Amino acid sequence: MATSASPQPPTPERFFNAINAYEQTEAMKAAIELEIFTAIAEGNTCAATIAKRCQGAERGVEILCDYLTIHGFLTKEGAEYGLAPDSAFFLNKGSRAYLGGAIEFLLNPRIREGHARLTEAVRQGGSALGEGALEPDNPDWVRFARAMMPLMFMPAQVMAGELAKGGAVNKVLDIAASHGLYGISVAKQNAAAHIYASDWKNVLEVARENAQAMGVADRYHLLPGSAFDVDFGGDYDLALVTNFLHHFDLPTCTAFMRKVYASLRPGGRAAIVEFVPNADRVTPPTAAAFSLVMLASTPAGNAYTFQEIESLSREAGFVRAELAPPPIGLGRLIIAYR
Ligand SMILES: Nc1ncnc2c1ncn2[C@@H]1O[C@H](CSCC[C@H]([NH3+])C(=O)O)[C@@H](O)[C@H]1O
Repeated sequence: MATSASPQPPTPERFFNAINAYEQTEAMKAAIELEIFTAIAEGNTCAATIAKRCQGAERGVEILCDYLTIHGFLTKEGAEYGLAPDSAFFLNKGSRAYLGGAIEFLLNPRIREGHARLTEAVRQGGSALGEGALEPDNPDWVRFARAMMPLMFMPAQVMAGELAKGGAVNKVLDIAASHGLYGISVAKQNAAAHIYASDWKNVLEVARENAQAMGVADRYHLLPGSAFDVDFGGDYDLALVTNFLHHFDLPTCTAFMRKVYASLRPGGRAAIVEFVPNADRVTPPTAAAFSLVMLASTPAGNAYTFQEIESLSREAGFVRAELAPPPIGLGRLIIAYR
């Protein structure tokens, strides 16, 4: 039987929602800064008690909490607010998975400026900020390393678990190590493994602190400077290339993966973690929409499909590449074999 969806009358609602989307940004930022979610987790459930705990005005807190309820972050029964499950897990400061600090990176002025100048970026096909995120020793990456770290614990562990299925590793290169968690998770899985971390010098300070705090400092080595220029050395069993390739165009990624290939021992593996859209480039939404972030903040970066990553890996010399089944946070793991 033919099914024809009854035509919906045109509505300006989607347009208004898009134009006003910054209101959600600001409401979330305010709620995190005021610790609204934490206050509710602690048992303050009506506007008056939340306001007292958060040092806000009752009127302001009530309007903000209603708005957060409209958008699914809170629940409301009568005058009592509660936390939606995601909010309880990620937005309560008392939770081990607290992510609120990520706004220090995600909403930093430079990133916002890149998006505020999107019309220019679209006209010229790259960030209106010139080199943008790719400026050497860019302090925003230190902010990323500190602010985004809580978001990376789980994905790093899932990745390390998946890679462990391919056997033990002794010498590991962690490219764009940042907070260091990906390499450190592999070090935790492999008691003999030495990790060589590449990133800008200022950023590696954060990785070094974390390696120390997590008990692997004696097996942790730093390779400061641009990953394109620095001598990685060789004979690695495993190279981690996590959330790095999307900053560059495909020819640059291919040339870079040639360098990674050369650093591996025969039989070694490269573990590429990326936002991976489907071939249609519009699904799944979060991975596919990441392309816009790269348009706003880099000269030529993009989110690459599995086919693109597989093909550039082969061009770089790898014999094959496979997409590992489990999601790695919001991204995917592609293992390329030398
Ligand atoms: N040319 C470069 N050489 C080395 N590191 C770089 C370069 N350009 C950007 N980066 C680093 O690349 C990282 C991108 S963010 C990804 C960090 C981490 N691998 C993760 O998945 O969470 C930042 O730490 C930047 O400092």
